[in-house]
Amino acid sequence: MVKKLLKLVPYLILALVITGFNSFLDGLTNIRMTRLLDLAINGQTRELKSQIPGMLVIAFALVPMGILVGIVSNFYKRKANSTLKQYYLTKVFNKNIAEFQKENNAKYLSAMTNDFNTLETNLITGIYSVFESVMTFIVGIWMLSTVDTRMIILAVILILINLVISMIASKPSKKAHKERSDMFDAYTSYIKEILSAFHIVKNYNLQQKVNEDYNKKSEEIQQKGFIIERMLSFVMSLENFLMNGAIFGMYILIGYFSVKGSVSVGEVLLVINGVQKMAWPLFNISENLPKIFTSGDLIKKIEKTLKNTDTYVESVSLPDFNEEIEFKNVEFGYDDSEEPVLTDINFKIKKNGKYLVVGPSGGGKSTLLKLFRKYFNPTKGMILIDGNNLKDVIREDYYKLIGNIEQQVFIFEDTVRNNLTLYKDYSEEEIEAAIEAAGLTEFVKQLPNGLDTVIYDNGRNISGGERSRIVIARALLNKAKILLMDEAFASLDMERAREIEKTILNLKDITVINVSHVIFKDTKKLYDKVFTVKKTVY
Ligand SMILES: Nc1ncnc2c1ncn2[C@@H]1O[C@H](COP(=O)(O)OP(=O)(O)OP(=O)(O)O)[C@@H](O)[C@H]1O
Repeated sequence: MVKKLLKLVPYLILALVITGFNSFLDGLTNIRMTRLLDLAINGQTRELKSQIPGMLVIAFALVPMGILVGIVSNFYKRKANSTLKQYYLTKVFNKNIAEFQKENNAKYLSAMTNDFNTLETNLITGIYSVFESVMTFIVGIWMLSTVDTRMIILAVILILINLVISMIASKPSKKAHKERSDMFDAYTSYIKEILSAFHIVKNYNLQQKVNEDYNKKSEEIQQKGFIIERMLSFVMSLENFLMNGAIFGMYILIGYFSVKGSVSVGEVLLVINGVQKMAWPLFNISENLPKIFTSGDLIKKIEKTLKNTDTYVESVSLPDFNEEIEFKNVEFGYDDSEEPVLTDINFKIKKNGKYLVVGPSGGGKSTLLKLFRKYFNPTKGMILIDGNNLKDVIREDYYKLIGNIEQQVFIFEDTVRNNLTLYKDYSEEEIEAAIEAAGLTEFVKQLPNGLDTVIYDNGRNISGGERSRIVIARALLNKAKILLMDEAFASLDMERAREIEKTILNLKDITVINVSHVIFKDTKKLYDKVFTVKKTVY
């Protein structure tokens, strides 16, 4: 992430160069204006008249410059935000399926919303704001130095006070920010849970309980936010006090010079203006520096969620499936289960064979499919595909060969066509054939715009059976070599399930492994073998 941030430096520099030039023009206008004032007080009218056009040119130039500053600074912020978000999403999809499934994905949601919002305000905008303030501060010093160079010493003292306080403030607020981010993870996860259990909450009248839990969690976060704000306001007040003292000192000094007659009225005004120009950036810097310092920890936390703990290097490429898959003395247990879920598994499946997998609930059928899908590797033994250890086979190669029809159906908010093709190119004939095989012909016919009808919100406007058939057609169209089905017919009526099963079993160039509770006598005999899974496979 830090590398990505470094790539944004040119955009930041561009924004700062323009911002800096704008600050310079602003300072110049101030200096010139006070000179004009002195000329007016001293009655030097001719000189005054000759200076006014130049002054107006600079003052007018400030208008387009101000607009330009807005454009380039926003361009930098937009670029930075989108670069970081894109990087994050790419990294999330580089995670192993097994590891992703093990985790609560609310933490990714929380990172993409809460943590990125914090980074946007604290780091991306914070860095720009600090540099912008530094430049305005320098312009302030410049304005003061045109009056008396001794003023610079006071300015340096102001900077030092500011930096020290920022450093001290960043430590406790770092810890509080990290705690608040962790709380946001839990909070997002909770919200996701209660929203997905919406109908259960309504049916069982659990609103009261949900309200109480929600209030508790939300109060905890508010409290942490309050602690952070309290900490910062304490630091700000202290800083305010010290800074006001230093500014007051500067005013006394310039007042003294004025009484002595060594500075003019215009110069007194210039110093007051300059001091004000210096004061705002200093407050801004001290507000933003601790936030920038705390962002490092947040980045580390975000990066940690993106790391795959399994760093096993897959080295075997597998362009095709030619012969067989063999389970050899395979044993598998989930991380947190003491006993293996599957043990002593030895069987083979042949290319283009059709296999039905049955067994009692909890016997391990879905787990067996997860091993086929390479979501997990066996704890012991090995799975060989055409003689290669599946563990060594490059995941992307293998995934090109398999098609999945799972219980959980995902439909994109897009047209039926795109949901079938998944944005790949197929001929109309191929699409028609898949639609026919999946029993979708009638469904597509009655759609208002045929294949170009949009399906909304994970298939809200179509039935469960239609969603399943779309996924079946998707897998057929993808021309997978090995089709892995997990209760694919559960949401279909018997007649349609039987029809689609027959169609799939009659396909010649595909190996089918079908885990199903729905077993029809007539289709059962179309399988080459029926495996029963009950801790082992027989
Ligand atoms: N992610 C997991 N972590 C830990 N244990 C799991 C996990 N998934 C499944 N199990 C356990 O593994 C065993 C086998 O589960 P699996 O889902 O493979 O069975 P199944 O035969 O597909 O069951 P069903 O027919 O009810 O879907 C069960 O005891 C289950 O509790």
